[in-house]
This record gives sequence, C-alpha cells and structure tokens, in this order.
Amino acid sequence: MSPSLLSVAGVTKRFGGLVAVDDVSLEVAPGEIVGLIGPNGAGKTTLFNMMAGAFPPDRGDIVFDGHSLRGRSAATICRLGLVRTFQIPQPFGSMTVLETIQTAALLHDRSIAASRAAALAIARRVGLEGREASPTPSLTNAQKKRLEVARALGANPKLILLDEVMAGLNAAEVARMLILVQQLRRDGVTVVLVEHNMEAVLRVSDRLVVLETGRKIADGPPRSVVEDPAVIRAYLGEGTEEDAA
Ligand SMILES: Nc1ncnc2c1ncn2[C@@H]1O[C@H](COP(=O)(O)OP(=O)(O)OP(=O)(O)O)[C@@H](O)[C@H]1O
Repeated sequence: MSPSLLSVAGVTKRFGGLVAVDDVSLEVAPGEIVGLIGPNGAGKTTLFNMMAGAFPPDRGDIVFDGHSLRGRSAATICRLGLVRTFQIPQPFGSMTVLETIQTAALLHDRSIAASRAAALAIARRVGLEGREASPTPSLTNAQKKRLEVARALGANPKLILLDEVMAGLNAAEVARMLILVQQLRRDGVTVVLVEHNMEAVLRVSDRLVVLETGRKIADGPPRSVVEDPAVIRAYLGEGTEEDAA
C-alpha cells in the first residue's frame, strides 16, 4: 500500500458524557475513494469535522500529507489541500455560480483573471456550464450539490471530504454524481465520502470504513464489509441474532 495521504490515529471526541468518536484510526492512500458509513449518530460527521479542523480531537492525532493537523485552523487545513463539502449546501448568499467558485479559487490564484479562468474550468468539470451567471438560490438541489463539489475544487484540494452529496438526488442525478466522483479520482483528487445511499457508496468506493456508536467496526473491501455480521447487526439493530435463531 502506498504511504497514507491521511492518517487518523486513535482519535476520540466527547460531547459532555457522550463519546461521539471513540479511539478511531484509519488510513487513506493517495488516489483512493473511501466510503465512511454507519447508522445515524455513529460519529461520521464528528470525524469529518475533526479532519476539516472545525474542532480538535480530545485525544489522538490526524496527519494530512505529512502535517499534523493539531492546532491548525480550518482555513489552514484547506490551504494544505484537505477540503470538505457540507451536507446542506451553503451557497454564499445570492452570489452567482461563477462568483461562488471564484471565491474559493482566490485562496490560491491571487489574480482575479486567473481565479476566474479556474472557476470557469471547474464549472465545466462539474456540469454547471451554462449556469455560471445564475444566482445560487435559483439552482436545483442536484445543481447545488454539484456547486458544493465545485466550491471545494476551487480550493485545489489533494483530498476532498464529500458529506452526503447524493442525499435527496434521484437515480439519474446520483448516477451523474458518481461519474463526477470517479472523475475527481482520475484528476488526482483523493476522496472520502460520508453517504447514506448504500447502493451509490458501494458502486464508487474502493474501501468502506464503518462506524457504530463512535467505534470503528469494519474496514475493508465493500463487498466483504457489507457481509460482515457486525456491520449487518449495526444496521439492523440489536436482537437480530435472537430473531434469526
Ligand atoms: N455538537 C454536539 N454536541 C453534542 N452532541 C453532539 C454534537 N455533535 C454530535 N453530537 C452527538 O454525537 C453523536 C455522533 O453524531 P454525528 O453527527 O457525528 O453522527 P453521524 O454518524 O454523522 O450521524 P448522521 O448519519 O445522523 O448524520 C450523536 O450521538 C450526536 O447526537
């Protein structure tokens, strides 16, 4: 296996008495697409938030591209090349599609002209060509999800954290998003995605990591992970063994 791009080592996060993420370790190699799954409340978003620098772990460390993220702000982590999307698309007010992507691109491209050219190319890359001048509130849900990816791409990431980018999409829109995720990898971007759409995550991921009540319970090839009895129990709930007996 190639050296890790992202290394999560023994990370724990508590909210009061609740252990939301409990001693979780995982590795992501460059060029991988890793699906992070688990039932509601498993700790997926909390782990994403720590990777993206929203708050630090109570214990453990996260190392990205050779840099410990301890003590680094979300903006610094973004500049290192680790960028997230949000579950609920967060367009910047009534900015247009192009302005939204360009704002992210300005993180790297100092000139307005260079950031505009980068934003135009990204709009094409995510399938928003023709909508560059549209105010973001006028977009459909599927277009807003693609704009979230575009905005993350504007920051020129090495690794992108996709937070439920398939949520609320119909089958055709999901298929289109899966093509975009595979395209990201071809363009050299590593992907970690939190996703409840199991069919989609199985189709696109090289590896699945499964959390349950804050703990990692499985990590491996998608087909073997979904057949793992511990994973089936986590999704179906307690009592399954007794029911089956
Ligand atoms: N800011 C917070 N304060 C207190 N508890 C929190 C906070 N954020 C998350 N939690 C709790 O931590 C646990 C893990 O939540 P988290 O949102 O990370 O799970 P998740 O796997 O992303 O769930 P979902 O799939 O429903 O989004 C849950 O019990 C949740 O209620």
